[in-house]
Amino acid sequence: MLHRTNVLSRSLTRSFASSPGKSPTAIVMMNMGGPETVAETHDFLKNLFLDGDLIPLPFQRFLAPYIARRRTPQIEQQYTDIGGGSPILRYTRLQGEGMARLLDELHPATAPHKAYVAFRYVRPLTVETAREMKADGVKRAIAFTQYPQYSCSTTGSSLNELFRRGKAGELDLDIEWSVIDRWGTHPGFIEAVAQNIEKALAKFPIETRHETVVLFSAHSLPMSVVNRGDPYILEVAASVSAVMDRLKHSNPYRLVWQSQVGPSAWMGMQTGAALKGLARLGKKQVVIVPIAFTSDHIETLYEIDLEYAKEAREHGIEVHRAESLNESPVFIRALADIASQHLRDYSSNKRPVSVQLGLRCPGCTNATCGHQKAWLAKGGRQ
Ligand SMILES: C=CC1=C(C)c2cc3[nH]c(cc4nc(cc5[nH]c(cc1n2)c(C)c5CCC(=O)O)C(CCC(=O)O)=C4C)c(C)c3C=C
Ligand SMILES: [Fe+2]
Ligand SMILES: [Fe+2]
Repeated sequence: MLHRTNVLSRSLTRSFASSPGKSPTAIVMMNMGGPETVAETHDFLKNLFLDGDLIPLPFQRFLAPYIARRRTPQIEQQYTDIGGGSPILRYTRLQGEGMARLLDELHPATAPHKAYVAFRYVRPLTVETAREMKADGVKRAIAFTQYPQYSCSTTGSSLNELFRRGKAGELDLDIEWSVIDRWGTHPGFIEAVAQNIEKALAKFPIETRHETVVLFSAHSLPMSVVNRGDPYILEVAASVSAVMDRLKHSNPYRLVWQSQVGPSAWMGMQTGAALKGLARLGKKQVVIVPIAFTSDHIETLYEIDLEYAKEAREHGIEVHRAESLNESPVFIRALADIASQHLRDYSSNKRPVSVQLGLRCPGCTNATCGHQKAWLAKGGRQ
């Protein structure tokens, strides 16, 4: 894997060097990030609980460090159990570099392209990425969310952070920004997920394969977020529907929700309870499919692989998980295709944001969301 990453990095450097003097078109891969090492878990959690766009807390500056400290040992143990940290930075770099290399071929007019990573809760943070872009002389940038489906608590939080950094004068004023804010039904993404499901289904005997339940599992949302009109639930359901169309509805399926945190009400049915329910109904074979995140993380490697799968086996169910997209070449090509389509559209209509991004959640009371949308609609200019 290291070898493949190096090959991609070398070819990226080559294409960058072959256009001396031309500043790169930046493709900024936005995501939450995760602790690369167990020791970074506390800082990750502290930044996460400090994010008022994700978890609005009373006295946030004081309460967030307290909650983070209390939660750290449990989450550290989970990162230890999955091999000592989150692989998200490694996969995001690999995906970004592969995407940029393909983009140079698909859209030569804006070459060279360079992928940057901007994480919300761990390094490289948005402000560090902005410095790197400045040093490279970037004049044109795409904020490319790596969450396929839009939620104000994920992509919205990353865009609010970009806006705050812009307003604080920490982004280069000369940069012309545009946004790819969601792509949960892009055919390349759907194809990549479908292929991984087919590989997991193939692990079951051919005679009973068609009885296997395909259980899509996505990170849940607090009902307070759902009820203010957040589009995530609908968009995840649209991804599931598109994947099942691509699979020609070969198997029965359900969409369920995982990783609730804290005592408030969250979107259900919960993945763990669904597996128990399927066992009760006499189901013997399940494929679990992570559908709302593009690389492995504690929810796949710990919650699904170590907790849910073990429990399901105890209930007499054989479970296989569809692989996360990680290094999938089909997925990397999809990222390049989404970005090149965006560049083509932008060169003809100069519209920096999608029509859908312009609409705030009907119940949104976070003023930053409104300012962010107005700022992005002007390409990140004053
Ligand atoms: C599309 C994915 C995600 C949505 C939507 C989402 C919403 C959301 N999350 C929290 C609270 C926490 N999430 C935590 C970890 C975490 N969240 C996601 C993805 C989504 N979150 C991932 C991939 C991860 C794990 C990162 C990794 O490296 O594995 C955590 C920290 C872990 C823990 O303490 O359990 C919290 C807390 C809220 C409140 C929320 C919606 C408002
Ligand atoms: Fe989360
Ligand atoms: Fe909002």
